Order: sequence, then structure tokens, then C-alpha cells
Amino acid sequence: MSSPSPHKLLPSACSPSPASPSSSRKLRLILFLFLPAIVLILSLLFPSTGAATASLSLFIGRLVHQPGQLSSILRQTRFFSQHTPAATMRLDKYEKELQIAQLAVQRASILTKRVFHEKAKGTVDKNDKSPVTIGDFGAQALIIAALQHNFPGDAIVAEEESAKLKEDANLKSTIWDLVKDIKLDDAAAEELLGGPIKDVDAMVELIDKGNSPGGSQGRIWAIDPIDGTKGFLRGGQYAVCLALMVDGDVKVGALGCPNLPIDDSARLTTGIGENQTDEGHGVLFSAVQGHGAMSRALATVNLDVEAGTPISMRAIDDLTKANFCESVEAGHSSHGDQAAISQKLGITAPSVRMDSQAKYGSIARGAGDIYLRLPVSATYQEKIWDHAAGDLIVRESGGQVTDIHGKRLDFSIGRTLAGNKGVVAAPLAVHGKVLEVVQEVLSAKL
Ligand SMILES: Nc1ncnc2c1ncn2[C@@H]1O[C@H](COP(=O)(O)O)[C@@H](O)[C@H]1OP(=O)(O)O
Ligand SMILES: [Mg+2]
Repeated sequence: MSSPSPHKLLPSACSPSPASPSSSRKLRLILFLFLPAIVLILSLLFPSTGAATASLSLFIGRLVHQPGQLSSILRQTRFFSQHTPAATMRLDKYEKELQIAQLAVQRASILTKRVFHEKAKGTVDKNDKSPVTIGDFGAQALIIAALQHNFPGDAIVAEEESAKLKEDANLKSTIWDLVKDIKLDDAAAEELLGGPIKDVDAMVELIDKGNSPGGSQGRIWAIDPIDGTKGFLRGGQYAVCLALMVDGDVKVGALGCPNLPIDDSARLTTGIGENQTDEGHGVLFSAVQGHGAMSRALATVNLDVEAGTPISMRAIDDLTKANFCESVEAGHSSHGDQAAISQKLGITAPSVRMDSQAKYGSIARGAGDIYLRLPVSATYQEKIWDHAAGDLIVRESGGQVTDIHGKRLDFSIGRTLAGNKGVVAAPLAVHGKVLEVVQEVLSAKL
């Protein structure tokens, strides 16, 4: 068993700082106490500038009485950035990347929802894979079009290759019929993404742009157009996933989860894995390294890139009350090992099963607590597009993500996480304990 690397186990530098409204309260108190003194000194020093003195005192007075404005100014100045609650993300870097990632995921999510309602409903029993294929290719083409328009020099690692499409003219035209009509409701947002794809050949060409080998150098986007295909067909959980890595480090992540409840405070329930396509569903998670993570309703319009609701993992004082989530597919994560780990930790509630990176989003906002992915096959290598966005979103919400050996996920090796085995994602404070029990249970296999 390899021991956890201390370097890799350091808390993310980008974990959100604990929100501290008290710093803003303190500053208001200071301003309140010194306001009369400031006004007095100014009027003594500059008796002729009565109007300026009055405006200044009015301004300070407004700050004292409007905490929202005060904290907004503090955030802008970054003076108290470590301690003010992040009602919005103030970005000094990756602002455009975040905006395009969010809009591209929104647009692709519109396509996946249309595919579900027009083609996928009721196909599960027939084991018909074509709606998945249509949704996968269509969403990938739309996301790559947006990336190519905005960041033409960036490399892209995406799940689908167009070879299958090139042999199947029927499939190609079905996909094009959908793709050509998908757009955001807001014209300016559509323009930001470069507008519609020109024609069917351009669409096929775009799909193939996702063939980068990945690696440790430069800017690389990872795309999973529909993660959790079985969940998608069930009307359960799936995710449209996009992340930007720079020199192997995830900087920006966006996850569109069309079937998760919008309400961040809704705890996970066992029914979450199916029939979740009604009103009140659809969440867009995002994170930028060093700036926290946020959620918002998955919309069809333009976005204020810095707005959204900051999310954080739930503080767990008692691990026996923790809420686990795991894959629906026993072939993707060992249900037996998960049950043994739960038992050792004294957890009695059954794990909530759901497909896709919606698991990462769910624990990041405290709807669930811990996500384990326990290897079933000795040879399977996880794909970077299945983890990059979720890894950042959880770490930016106050969590830690490692593999079962305690190593941080390494996105710099290529298209797969060849240096890792499994996933252990949990709030930072309990991650070590959870990992210990994971290793105890898996000791025979490690
Ligand atoms: N043996 C395996 N172990 C772990 N993950 C797997 C395995 N086989 C496939 N996967 C991947 O699991 C992901 C879904 O995860 P989840 O169960 O959490 O929803 C899919 O992207 C799928 O990849 P693929 O798209 O190649 O089938
Ligand atoms: Mg996937």
C-alpha cells in the first residue's frame, strides 16, 4: 500500500475561506466610531469645502448602514477578500473561460434535454443506445464550437470520435437536425459562443477536434458531453461536463446537471437516480481555482458570470450521520466494498446511488457528504473528462479529492488518470478518517 503523499494531501490552496461576516461588522463599527472625528477634522482642515465634506460623510454613512455595498467594495478592493463572504466570485483570471464554459454547458444541456424528451423517453427497456449517441455527439459539437470560437489555440480532450458518424449518414443527419436548432434564448450570449455551427461538415470536423492526447503542458479542455448515459436514459442523473486544465492543473470547471433539484439545501434521497425531469430541476455548478464554487439554476439565457450561489460542503461532526453516494453501476464502483466501509464507519443509512459527476456536485453543495469510487477492475483507468470538473468543484467547496491511495487526482498524464486508482471525495476535516477506513477495507486488494 503506498502511503499518502503529504505534498498531494495539502488542502487545496483554493478552498474557500470560511465566510466571516464579523470582519465586515468590525469595519462598520470602526467607521461608525470614527465618522464624527473624520468629519470634524475635514471641516477644520478645509473649511471652504463644506460640500465635499458633507458628501464624504454621506458616503461613509451609507457604507455603515448598507453592509451589502460595504462588502462589495471590500471585495473589489480585495482588502478583506480572505474574510468577506463570497456572494459573488471576483475573478482576476479565467473570467472569460468561466463565462464561456458556463454558457457552453448551458447550451449543450438544452440539446440533451431535447434529445431526452424527443427520442430517449421509454428507450431504457429496449436497450436502445441511439439517443445517447445523438446527445453525446450533438453536445460535444456544440461545446467544441464555443471553445474553438473563443480559444482557438487551446487543445481539447473529448470523449467522442467522429469515426462512427462518418460511416452512418443517417445518424449524422439526425444529429445535425437537432444541433442546427439549438441556441440560447439570449442573442448576445449566442454571439459569445460564436452562433450556430455552419453546416453538417463543420459539425463533424468540430467533433474531431476533441482528439488531443492531453498531458502536462499548456491549456487543455476536457469534455464529457453526457456523463452517466444510463442515468440520462432513466430520466435520472447525468451531467454535461467541461473543465480547463493549465499545465495539468484544473483551473475552471462547469457541470450541467439537468435533473438535480435546483434547491441546494435539498438532501439526497434514494429516488434521485430516476424520473427527475420535472419542474424545479436543473443546476449548473462551476468553480475557478482559488475562487470557490457556486451553483445556479441551469438557464437558457445570458449569465452574470460572477453571480451565483456560493456552495460549500456540509460540516460533519459525526461520521455515523454522513451521507454516502456511489455509482448506480456495480461495474463502475464496488457496492460490496462501499457497504463494508459504511459499516466500519457506523453509517446505517444506505448509500444514495446516482450516475455521473452529479455526485461531485451533490456533495459539494452539502446535499450528500462523501463520494467513493471503489475500483472493480484492476486494469480500468479512469478518464480525465469523468473527473476534472467535479474534482475542482469539490475542492473549491471545502473538500478533498484523492484516489484510494491518498494521492490527488493527476490530470497531467494524458487522457486517463493513469496514476490513480478510484476516488475518495469528502469534506477536508474527515477525509483522512474516511481514507483510513477505505484502505483498511481494501487492504487485501491494494
Ligand atoms: N470499469 C469501470 N470502472 C469505473 N468507471 C467506469 C468503468 N467502465 C466505465 N466507466 C465510466 O464510468 C462513468 C460513469 O460513472 P458513474 O457510474 O459514476 O455514472 C462513465 O463515463 C464510464 O465510462 P464510459 O463512458 O467509457 O462507459
Ligand atoms: Mg463519462
